[in-house]
Formats: sequence, C-alpha cells, structure tokens
Amino acid sequence: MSEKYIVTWDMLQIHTRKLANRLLQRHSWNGIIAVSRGGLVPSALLSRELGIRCVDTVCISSYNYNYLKKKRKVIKKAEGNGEQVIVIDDLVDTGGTAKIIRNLYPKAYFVTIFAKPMGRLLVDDYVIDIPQNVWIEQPWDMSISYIPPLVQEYKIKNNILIKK
Ligand SMILES: O=P(O)(O)OC[C@H]1O[C@H](OP(=O)(O)OP(=O)(O)O)[C@H](O)[C@@H]1O
Ligand code: HPA
Ligand SMILES: [Mg+2]
Repeated sequence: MSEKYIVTWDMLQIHTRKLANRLLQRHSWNGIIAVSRGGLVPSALLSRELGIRCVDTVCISSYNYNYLKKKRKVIKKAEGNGEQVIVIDDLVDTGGTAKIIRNLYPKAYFVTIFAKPMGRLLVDDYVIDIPQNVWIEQPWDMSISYIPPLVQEYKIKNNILIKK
C-alpha cells in the first residue's frame, strides 16, 4: 500500500471519546470485549469514559498469506453471545476479523475506530472512514524520532543547489 494514514496517541483518544459519547447515549452496557491486540488500547479508553470495569478479551492470532488471505485463529475467547456487550477493535479492513467476531458474538454491538470500505458494513459503528488502499499506522507501532533539517540534504556546486 503506497499511502499511509498516521494515527497519533492524542488523535486516537479524541476519536475514541467521540465513539464513547455515542455509545453512552445508546444503551446500558454490561461489559466490553477487546479484540486483541488492536482493540486493547481503544478498550481501555472506552472503559474509562463509560465507567465500565468489566473488560474481557477475544484473542485472534493472524499471519499473512497475502493482504486478502490472512490465516486467523481464535486462541482465547470471552464467554457469552455478546448481549449488551460492546466488542471493540481498532479497525476493520477486509472484514475477515469482523466476520469471526460476528459469528462468535451474534448479539454484540461491534465497533471500531477506523473502517475501510470492504469491512465497514460489518460493524455497528465506527468513527473514521479510510480508503481501501491506505495503510493505517497505529501509534503503538511507531516512535517519534529526529529528522535532520532539509538543508542538510543539499550541497552547493558551481552556485547550484544539488541534492546529495
Ligand atoms: O478486517 P481485517 O482485514 O481482518 O483487518 C483488521 C484486523 O487486522 C488487525 O489485526 P491483526 O490481525 O493484524 O493483529 P493484531 O491486532 O494482533 O495486531 C486489526 O487490529 C484488526 O483486528
Ligand atoms: N493498519 C494496521 N493493521 C492492519 C491494517 C491497517 O491498515 N489492516 C489490517 N491490519
Ligand atoms: Mg487486530
């Protein structure tokens, strides 16, 4: 994927708060299930905003054949059918993970922060639309690092600015 959508910690919190606001208006919830690992940070933020201390996980391990054909395995599952429970993941992309969640928790309210077109009809709510060909870079996968000033990438030769 050529293009990237960079997510910072503060923007993730802002988006998750927006979702929490909508969830608060909707229902009284009995718990939250985070889809590990991507859903863990959003679930902690939702837990705080909604005052829900009962937070469990469903743990899905995945490895790539290619982008559209991921192998996925449920390695741990919270009990129940999801009634009055919010299931949260960070994003829905091809919808492969979302389909597993729908089967495991048919009564759950399944939400993500980001949604790409292939998967967005599989979630009950989400905050930000992302094009299918854009890779979402989450804050826990990045670090803030120094970059040198632009001018250091150039030198002057015969009075002409040349890229080093
Ligand atoms: O709609 P899909 O194509 O299924 O993609 C979405 C899933 O992919 C990512 O998880 P991943 O399986 O990479 O593992 P992780 O959450 O442990 O990082 C993301 O956190 C979603 O769970
Ligand atoms: N970003 C990070 N992880 C992902 C993505 C993405 O766009 N799609 C599936 N897993
Ligand atoms: Mg995930």
